[in-house]
Amino acid sequence: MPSTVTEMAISLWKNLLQTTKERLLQQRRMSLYNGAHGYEEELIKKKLQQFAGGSINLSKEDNGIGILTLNNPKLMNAFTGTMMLELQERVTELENWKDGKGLIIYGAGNTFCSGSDLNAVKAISNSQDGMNMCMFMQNTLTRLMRLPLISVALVQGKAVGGGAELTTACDFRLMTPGSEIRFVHKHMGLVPGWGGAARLVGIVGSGAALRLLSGAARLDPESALRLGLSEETLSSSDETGALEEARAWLSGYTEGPASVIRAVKEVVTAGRELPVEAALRREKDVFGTVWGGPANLQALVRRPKHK
Ligand SMILES: CCCC(=O)SCCNC(=O)CCNC(=O)[C@H](O)C(C)(C)COP(=O)(O)OP(=O)(O)OC[C@H]1O[C@@H](n2cnc3c(N)ncnc32)[C@H](O)[C@@H]1OP(=O)(O)O
Repeated sequence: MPSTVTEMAISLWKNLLQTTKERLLQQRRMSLYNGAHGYEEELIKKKLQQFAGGSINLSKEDNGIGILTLNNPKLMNAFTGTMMLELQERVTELENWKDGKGLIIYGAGNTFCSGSDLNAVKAISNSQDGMNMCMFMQNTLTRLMRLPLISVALVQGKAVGGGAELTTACDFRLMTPGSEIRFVHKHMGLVPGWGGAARLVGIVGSGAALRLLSGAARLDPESALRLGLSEETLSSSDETGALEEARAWLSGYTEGPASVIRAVKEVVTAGRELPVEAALRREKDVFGTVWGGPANLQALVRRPKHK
């Protein structure tokens, strides 16, 4: 029956096109910049491709927690060009992971991340490349922040420059003893460009953000805790122990059905990012996805008491 086979192939092809179109539309919606802002994505991707090294690895665990590893330990996990490209790919993968509930980001070799690879930075130190790299990273980190996953930056060793900025794209930060977060940009003649300043103000307030950026202050776990930048100081310093503690901490918030946990993150994102009326409308829409849903109906049958 060739015509049936042909029809099936056409229908599959149409579905694939539709899915790809929807995914691209979703990515555009979640991103900040496009061509209208002078952003030249293909150009910067070609440039970044030239600065290779390291990798960004993702493993998705059965408990709904993803583990994203920054892996370039010989440069203190500095972001090479290809790592920036891989980060974008991993974020796309996470956007498509419908069973996901949480995410832990950490660095290989007991240190978090030392920002941009300074070799790449030197080579793209002209204005056009700088602006495009800035918009590329802001797009990626904004999509990361908007994932319907509760995210944690597990800071071991040092989170410096762009590494410090990356921690602010997570919902929470956990620090290990002896670790530090430091916005060193001023000493590089820069300000944050990956969205770190705007997010830092949202986390610690404008006064503290101004002090941290203008003083390029070294934040140890105790100071970060006091400022509300870190949630908790873990007891382990080694990778395995710290990851285990971070998993346990996060699972306190990701316990339960994915549909509900993801909905929680979505209403909070709306509350943080949207004007109040738009946030309320978004909350209403998200509420509609859980009201009368399986978790809600099961709870009604169980009639739990919340004592
Ligand atoms: C919009 C975002 C822009 C930015 O990210 S601006 C900020 C860029 N980052 C930096 O300036 C950090 C520079 N690095 C440092 O200050 C120190 O290396 C750091 C991170 C405090 C670690 O210090 P230590 O623990 O003493 O380790 P170390 O200095 O011996 O480093 C080990 C090897 O890693 C290298 N490295 C560290 N950070 C790097 C980077 N960002 N780009 C390129 N290479 C980097 C470092 O040069 C050293 O290599 P080598 O052993 O000298 O060959």
